[in-house]
Amino acid sequence: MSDREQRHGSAGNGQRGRRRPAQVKSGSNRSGANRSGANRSGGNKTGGAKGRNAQPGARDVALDVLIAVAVDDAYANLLLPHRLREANLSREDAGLATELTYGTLRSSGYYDAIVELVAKRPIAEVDALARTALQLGAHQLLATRVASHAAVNETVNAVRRRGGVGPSGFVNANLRRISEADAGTWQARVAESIPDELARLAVLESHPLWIARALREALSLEHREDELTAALAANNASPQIQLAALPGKTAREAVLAAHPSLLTDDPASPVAMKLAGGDPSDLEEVREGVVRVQDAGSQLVALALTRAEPLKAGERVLDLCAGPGGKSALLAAEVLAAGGDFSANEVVPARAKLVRQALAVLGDEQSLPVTELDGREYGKGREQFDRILVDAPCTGLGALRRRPEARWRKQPSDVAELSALQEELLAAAVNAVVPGGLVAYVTCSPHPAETVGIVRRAYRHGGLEVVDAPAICRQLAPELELSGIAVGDGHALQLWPHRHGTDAMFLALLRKTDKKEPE
Ligand SMILES: C[S@@+](CC[C@H](N)C(=O)[O-])C[C@H]1O[C@@H](n2cnc3c(N)ncnc32)[C@H](O)[C@@H]1O
Repeated sequence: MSDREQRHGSAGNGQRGRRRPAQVKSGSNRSGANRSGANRSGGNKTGGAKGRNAQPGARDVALDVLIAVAVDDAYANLLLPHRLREANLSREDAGLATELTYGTLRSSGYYDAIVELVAKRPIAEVDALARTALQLGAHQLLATRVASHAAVNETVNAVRRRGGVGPSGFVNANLRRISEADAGTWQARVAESIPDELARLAVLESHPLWIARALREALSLEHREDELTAALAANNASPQIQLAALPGKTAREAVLAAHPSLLTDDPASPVAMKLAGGDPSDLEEVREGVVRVQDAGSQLVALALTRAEPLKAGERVLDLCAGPGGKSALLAAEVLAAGGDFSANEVVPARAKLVRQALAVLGDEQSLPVTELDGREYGKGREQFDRILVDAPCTGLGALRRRPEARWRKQPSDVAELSALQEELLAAAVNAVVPGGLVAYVTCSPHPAETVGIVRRAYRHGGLEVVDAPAICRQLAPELELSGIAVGDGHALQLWPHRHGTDAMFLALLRKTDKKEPE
C-alpha cells in the first residue's frame, strides 16, 4: 500500500494534531546522546536503503534524511529537497515527507523520552537506525492523522528496506507499544517520569535543558517567565514566510495591492508582508530583488538604526557583520534614499559575495563597497561612521523554528566562545563611530550572555548612553506589544516568536557620548 493510500492526512503545516511532546531527563544532554548513540551503530551510516528496489516512498525519504542528520550531521533543509527530487514523489507525498522530516526532527527529544519508556533502556543504547525510525513512527502516531497501522507498518517496511530484519523487529515491537496509548496519555507518562519542572518542560517541548534554561532567563529579564511554555512551543511551529519591500525601490502598499490573495501586511515592521503560501519566487517583485524574503524582526531591528532619527545627506553607515546581506540591503536602501554613504563588511569571503549580490539591485561595488575584514579591525584606523550595525555572529537560539535540528547541535560552550567575539566586535564598532553616532547591537539569540551581558559590559566601559530601542520600535511597529529590558541608563528590546511572530531578535541602540566616563 502506498503512503498516499494509507495516509488519512497529516495534521498539516508542520503542526501537530494534538499536543506535542519532547525529550531529556534530569539535565542529561540528549543531543550528545543522540549523536553518540547514532555513531555507535557504525556500519551503514547514511549509506542509503539496502536492498531498496522499489521507488522510495515518503517514509523512505524522511528516514534517509533523518539518519543523515543524526549520523552525518547533514542539514535537513539542504538534503531534503535533493532527496525529494531523486525520489520523484507526488506533490502530496513530498508534502508528507517534508512534514515527517521536520516534525520528527523538532520533537525528536520528546520521542526519545517515549522510546526510553517503552524500550526500557537508555536511548543512547538504541542504534541509530532503530532510534530514528522510532522517532519517525512516534511522530506519525502521536502528532499526525496518519492511521496507526500505516504509521507502524510503513515505518517498519522502510526500516526493512534500509537495514534488514533485526532493527525492524525492535522498531515494530516498540511502535506497537507506543500505538497502544494516545498522545495525551504519553504526554502524561513522560511528564510523570521527570520530577524537575524545567527538565520536564524541556522534554515535553523537545528542547535541550540548557536552552530551556537560557530562554527562561531571557524571559525573566522582562518578568515574563510564565511565557516559557509558549516560547518553547513557538520553536516547534513552522514560521510563515515574511517579506520586506525595499524602501525607495518599491512600496509595501503597491506590492500588497498587486497580490491581494497571496500577501497580507505584517505589523512587525513598516515594510513587512506575510506570504499566504507557495513559493516567494513566484512573485515578480521577489525575482526583481525589490522584495526580499526576510524575518520581520530582522527588518525591525535594522530599521531602528536608520529611523531612530532622520538620516541626513552624507551620513556614513556601516554594516560590520553583513553576510549574507539581508539587513545590508534594507539599510543600504534607506541610506541611499537619504543621500548617505553605505558600506558593508563580512569576514567570510563567500558570504561577502552574497552581500554583494544582495546589494546589486541598489548599486555597484563602487557606490556600495563591501570589505572582507575581521570586524575587530574597525576602529583602529581613522575611518569613522555615523551609524554602525553590529549584527553579531551568535548561537542563533532565536531562530530555532527555522532549523529543526539546530537545537540538538548547539552546545553551551558555543555561547562562551561567541560572547568573547561579540564583545570585541561591539568594542570595535564603538571605536569606529563618531561621538554622537549610533551603534545597533543585534543578535538572533535571546541568550542573556549574548545580549544584555555584552551590552552591560560595553556600557560599563563608559562613553555610551543606551537609547530607548523599545520606544523607537513602538513607533515603527505600533501594533506590537513591546516591553523593554533595563540596560545601563536605558532599555533594550527582545522580540519573540510567540509574542511578535518574529525570530527572537535582540536589539540595543547605543549612542557614543562626547566624553568617556571613568569605569
Ligand atoms: C548574524 S550574521 C549577520 C547576518 C546579516 N546581518 C544579515 O542580516 O544577513 C553574522 C555574520 O558575521 C560574520 N562574522 C563572524 N565573525 C566576524 C568577524 N570577526 N568580523 C566580521 N564578520 C564576522 C559571520 O560570517 C556572519 O556572516
